[in-house]
Amino acid sequence: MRVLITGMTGQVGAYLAALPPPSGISWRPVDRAALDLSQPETVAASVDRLAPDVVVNAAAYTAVDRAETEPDLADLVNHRGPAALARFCAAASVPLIHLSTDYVFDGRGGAPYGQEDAPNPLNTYGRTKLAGERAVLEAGGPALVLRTAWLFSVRGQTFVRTMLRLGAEWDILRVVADQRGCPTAAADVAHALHHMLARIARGWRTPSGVWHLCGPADATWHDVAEALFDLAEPVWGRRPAVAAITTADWPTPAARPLDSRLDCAATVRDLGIACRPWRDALPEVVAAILARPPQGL
Ligand SMILES: NC(=O)C1=CN([C@@H]2O[C@H](COP(=O)(O)OP(=O)(O)OC[C@H]3O[C@@H](n4cnc5c(N)ncnc54)[C@H](OP(=O)(O)O)[C@@H]3O)[C@@H](O)[C@H]2O)C=CC1
Ligand SMILES: Cc1cn([C@H]2C[C@H](O)[C@@H](COP(=O)(O)OP(=O)(O)O[C@H]3O[C@@H](C)C(=O)[C@@H](O)[C@H]3O)O2)c(=O)[nH]c1=O
Ligand SMILES: [Mg+2]
Repeated sequence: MRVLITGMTGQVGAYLAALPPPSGISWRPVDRAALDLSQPETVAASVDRLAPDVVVNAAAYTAVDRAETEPDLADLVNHRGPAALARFCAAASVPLIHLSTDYVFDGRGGAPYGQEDAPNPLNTYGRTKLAGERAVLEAGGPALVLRTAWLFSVRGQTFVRTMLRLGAEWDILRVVADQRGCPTAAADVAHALHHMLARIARGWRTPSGVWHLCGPADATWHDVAEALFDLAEPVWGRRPAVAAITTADWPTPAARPLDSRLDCAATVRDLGIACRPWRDALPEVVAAILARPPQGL
């Protein structure tokens, strides 16, 4: 069984492609040169050439603030391209696992979001990801949308890496303490995908629909920064202070949900996959990042 993995240079895609494939499976990781989601009209021919039995779409336009000034490109990569991919997969009865985000919600629900709760994205990234989810499901094939959140790993332009870069330089950082979400190790998402793919290879029929998969513990960005510097202190021999600020104190081009916690109970129950609490997963990632030379950050 050939598994096409898009986004092979991204956090989730790279981690998945680096895992030994389950028995009976071979990986076909592709970069944007082999399959460019920003050119939807080329997608079917590109995928056809790769002849996959299953597709994992881990590629996306993930620059949340930049998306506000590049909405068309974000829409192509997160919506139109995945729509073309899903149409191809539906026509060929190829199962598609498509990743999405907590940023499809407005964060005003006051409780962790279930997969049936109504989305209402606040920014362009979230809107394009929601349009992508809907297009993937509307294509009508066997398709599973997996929403995750606040991913961190040794790769990527993520909050964790940004903080470690800034913390190495500054003695005090100001970080928002009123945005709450569920930080998630990209490695855990990759392991969950691996588990599902192994089941698909054994004949499991993927349950189509939307599922939530993130770490079970929530945090604010301020909590994450404090935890990062606790871990970095023994390596650096110093510890930057983290001032708690509000979202209003840190204006950004894209609005972000204040409380985008996801409820993963149905996913654990029905799919048998889960992620670790972020505090359990963070130390190995911080150690790996700090072991690299500074320019690697
Ligand atoms: N990062 C996060 O915190 C979160 C991410 N998600 C979702 O999880 C999924 C994986 O995210 P993550 O691993 O962080 O992604 P990354 O941002 O780490 O990587 C994105 C990947 O998409 C590729 N890509 C970008 N544009 C195109 C294109 N036009 N055609 C083909 N490939 C393209 C990139 O390639 P290149 O290297 O060439 O740019 C890269 O491989 C995405 O669906 C994302 O929306 C959900 C919640 C949180
Ligand atoms: C650098 C910095 C950021 N911030 C704030 C800005 C913002 O409100 C918050 C988070 O910043 P980031 O831009 O790093 O995180 P952001 O790009 O919003 O992360 C999101 O990425 C996408 C792809 C997702 O799908 C989401 O689940 C989520 O992980 O932290 C500070 O308060 N202080 C700082 O020094
Ligand atoms: Mg970002």
